[in-house]
Amino acid sequence: MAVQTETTNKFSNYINGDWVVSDTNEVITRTNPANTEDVVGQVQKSSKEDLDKAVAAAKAAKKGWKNLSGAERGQYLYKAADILESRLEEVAECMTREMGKTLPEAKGETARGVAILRYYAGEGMRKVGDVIPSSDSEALMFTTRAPLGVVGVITPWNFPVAIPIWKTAPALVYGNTVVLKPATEAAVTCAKVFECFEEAGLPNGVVNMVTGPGSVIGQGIAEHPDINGITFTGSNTVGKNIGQTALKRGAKYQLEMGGKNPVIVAADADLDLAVEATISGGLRSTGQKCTATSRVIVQSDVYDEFREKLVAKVKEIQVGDGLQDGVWMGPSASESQLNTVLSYIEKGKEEGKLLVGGERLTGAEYDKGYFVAPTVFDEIATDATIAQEEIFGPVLALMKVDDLEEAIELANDVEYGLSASIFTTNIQKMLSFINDMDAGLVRINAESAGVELQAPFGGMKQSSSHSREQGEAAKEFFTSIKTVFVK
Ligand SMILES: NC(=O)C1=CN([C@@H]2O[C@H](COP(=O)(O)OP(=O)(O)OC[C@H]3O[C@@H](n4cnc5c(N)ncnc54)[C@H](O)[C@@H]3O)[C@@H](O)[C@H]2O)C=CC1
Ligand SMILES: O=C(O)CCC(=O)C(=O)O
Repeated sequence: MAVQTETTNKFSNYINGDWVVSDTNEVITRTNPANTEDVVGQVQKSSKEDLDKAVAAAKAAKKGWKNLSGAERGQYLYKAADILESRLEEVAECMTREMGKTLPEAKGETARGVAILRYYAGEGMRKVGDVIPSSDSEALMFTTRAPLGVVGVITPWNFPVAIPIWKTAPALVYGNTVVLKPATEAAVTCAKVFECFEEAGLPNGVVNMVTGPGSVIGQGIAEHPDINGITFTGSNTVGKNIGQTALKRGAKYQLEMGGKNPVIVAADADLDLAVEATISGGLRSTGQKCTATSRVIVQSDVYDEFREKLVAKVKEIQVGDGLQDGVWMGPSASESQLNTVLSYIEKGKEEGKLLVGGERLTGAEYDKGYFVAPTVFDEIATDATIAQEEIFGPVLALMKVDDLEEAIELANDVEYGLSASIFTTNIQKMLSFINDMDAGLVRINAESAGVELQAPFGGMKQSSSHSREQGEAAKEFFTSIKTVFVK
């Protein structure tokens, strides 16, 4: 295993089975968003030439990897899962230090990474096609699946282990080779995941990781003629640009982007449950999930009571360094993310009434980090900026409605359609919500976040490229169907 990480905390690119420094000889220093004096590590500030080497390695490894059986490919994923599991504490702690989510959340996410690896390892032994009756009685017709070839994976910083794995594991098990570019804000943690792939003994070139600026390495992946498919999670602006670039050169692409997810609280809801789920869905991970709740649409009959309960609970939230016991919410992941959140909070103060929070936290515990108070706004109209744009921070906007019809209308009144939840005990309301809500993930009496690895995940409207990832749905992106006719 690479000793580089333990001794120097300097992480190289992983190319063709080797840890190699960039031709640029430049590194990016990663610091802890809870305490910027804590250096987490350094990663390579790579160039297009580094990317070219990784793509060449992935291309050369393509044939040998594809020719293994699915079960053989799956064995490597089982090994990687066992190795990651044995390093769970260390990887989780690194994640907390690198992007701020609390240690229990980081451990949960790392365990989820292990489970995803095992799920896709098993996928290597499942069916890949169907027999379809031919109109010719002497012929056999069936479908099988072919890998795309080299897949470019571009990942964000909010799930540093789970997202790289939920894209890489299916890519590999269905026979593709991979070049991954992690978000710089999560690159040290991602390098540790790649150490697990290395130790699992994947053949050289099958998985590669190149760190560096999105405008160079990410854009380079989108443009590269030898990359056959691109899977991306991140912002809408970058995602759409990747989609257009890929389309121009005929590459397959898959984009998972923003959300502006509502929770509806009906008059008959269990209010304590709804409060708990609104807080968990909206504020865990400091609101930095594409599935985070950000609009809270409450029926007028229970509006005051719900608001009172919500504000009381939000005031109890303990914010701090996610490594410390008892801390429930960590910092924003980066200075730029903090500034974005603070600017939306200022906007919210113009657009509605601030109920709680609304500021950057200061004081000995907070001054070296990017801490913002969990924030709730009241009296927010549906056309307000903070009701329309993705904030990616711990900010909730309350909106009052008279009935369910109006609630669903408001819930749908955004350009996104990723996830949505409702709290109600009335079956008819549940069914209306399921039918009428334009979202890829609809959840009843459960928070808007929380994706299960074995189920399809993706959004409607502007939230995705209308594809789905995870579960069996991943097969649709990472393979092409081949129809075979034999006579
Ligand atoms: N859907 C989600 O889960 C995520 C949504 N976001 C949203 O995006 C906002 C900004 O966050 P960022 O980190 O700046 O997201 P981003 O979209 O810039 O970054 C996501 C990934 O794309 C890469 N990238 C950046 N520029 C690129 C380019 N020109 N070509 C190809 N790849 C490129 C980044 O290096 C990173 O690996 C957040 O405030 C949030 O609203 C961010 C991260 C995840
Ligand atoms: O809610 C989750 O567990 C997943 C969220 C997600 O995919 C994201 O924020 O990018």
